[in-house]
Amino acid sequence: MTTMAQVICGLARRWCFGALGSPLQVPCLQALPLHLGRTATRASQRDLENAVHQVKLWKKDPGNEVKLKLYALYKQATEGPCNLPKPGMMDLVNKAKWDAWSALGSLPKETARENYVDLVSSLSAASEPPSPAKPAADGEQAGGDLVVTSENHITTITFNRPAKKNAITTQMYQDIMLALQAASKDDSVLTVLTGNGEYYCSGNDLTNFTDIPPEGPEEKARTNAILLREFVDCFIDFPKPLVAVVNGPAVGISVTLLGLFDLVYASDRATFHTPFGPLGLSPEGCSSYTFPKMMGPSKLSRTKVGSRAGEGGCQSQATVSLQGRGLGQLVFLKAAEMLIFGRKLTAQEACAQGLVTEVFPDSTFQKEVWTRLRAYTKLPPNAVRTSREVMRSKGRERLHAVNAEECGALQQRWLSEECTSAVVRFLSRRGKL
Ligand SMILES: CCCCCCCCCC/C=C/CC(=O)SCCNC(=O)CCNC(=O)[C@H](O)C(C)(C)COP(=O)(O)OP(=O)(O)OC[C@H]1O[C@@H](n2cnc3c(N)ncnc32)[C@H](O)[C@@H]1OP(=O)(O)O
Repeated sequence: MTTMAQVICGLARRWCFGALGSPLQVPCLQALPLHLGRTATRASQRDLENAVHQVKLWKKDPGNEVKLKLYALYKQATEGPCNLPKPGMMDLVNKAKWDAWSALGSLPKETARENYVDLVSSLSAASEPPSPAKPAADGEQAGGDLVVTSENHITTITFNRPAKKNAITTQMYQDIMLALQAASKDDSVLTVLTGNGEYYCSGNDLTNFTDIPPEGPEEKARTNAILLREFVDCFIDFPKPLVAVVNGPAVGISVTLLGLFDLVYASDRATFHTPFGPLGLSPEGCSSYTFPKMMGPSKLSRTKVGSRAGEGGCQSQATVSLQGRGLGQLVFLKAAEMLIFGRKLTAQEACAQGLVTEVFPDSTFQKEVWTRLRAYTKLPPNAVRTSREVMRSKGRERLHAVNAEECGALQQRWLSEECTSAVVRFLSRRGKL
């Protein structure tokens, strides 16, 4: 059993527990005190079935190590030693299962059955009795992971997974697209994206990468690239002003998309981080085009930022002239530092770089921003829409082309060892796996 296997099972936490006890379940690990040397004749097939049933009644997730162990013992008890071909390196979950089962070697079926029954029995004794009335404690908030409201001509889409720093699940991507579709047709003047809690959004939920379908990782990468392209297209084509109310730190795709927004108001607590390098990824959300465009080529200036959050603004001072670098092409140092090297910007820095419209002190952020937005909804809606359209229409085709190119590059990145290892690293932190 490898560390990788442990890690991977952790990635697939929910899936693992849901499948416990069945032949499709999650695998095993070594560290548990199993009686591998004992002659096993005492547990019958019926005992095994009872134990499987018992596992299904557990309310508390026993952890990946146990789940892996149970899976492997069950397979060994019912099918004997593993003789399936080893799954590919990218097929994270199935590889973990295979590793766990294979690790049992030629352990006799009867011994595996005995060990399974013993293990379930010892864990059941230690666990609480099942209580059907008890709600699942998974840290999710009431109201759904995405909350959409419409009031005073403002449609607000709120990331609502504060326990997970508002990371975006696959379902949330779909729901955001639906919400944008609805908002494009409702009577709202402005559409706002914001986050509930401490974070604006921590970007793509990294567990989105872990459930590999039977068709394999290539197929998953292909369909994800199509879906991501559609998702970003919804922002490119959205017909009304888009506003980001960035209440706290923003990461990944929640940052890159800002280049497609019309107003970005940030709390002075917000930060802007695109850790694509460390994650083995490349930019999305058209940021490879919008960021250099908004931050400008370095031969014009490099900026140093003063702090004026208290005055409700930001300033930029050109301090280092990079003219005369003689490189024969424009060099976008600021955008590169963010998108390639993953430099995190403060709200003030992001404002100086043109990514943020205005920074507000956190203490008055909500009040000031919503007052401002309500005032904007009083403007003649058709004029607002027309102005926006004439500003946007010229670049739209280009944005679609950029989006397609970025998704193509990402399709390859998702399959890379660099990306896989980075995701595994993240999900194995703090002994979670
Ligand atoms: C239409 C369908 C389309 C499908 C397309 C799918 C593919 C689309 C890909 C689009 C590409 C996007 C690129 C990106 O967004 S890259 C950025 C990805 N995000 C990150 O790398 C951030 C990861 N998180 C962190 O670094 C840290 O969690 C944090 C945000 C700095 C916060 O650190 P802190 O120490 O304060 O808090 P914790 O780490 O303890 O976090 C609390 C819990 O939240 C979980 N969490 C946080 N962020 C994520 C995340 N992005 N994905 C999954 N889970 C996340 C964290 O694990 C903790 O959970 P726990 O309480 O269960 O331990």
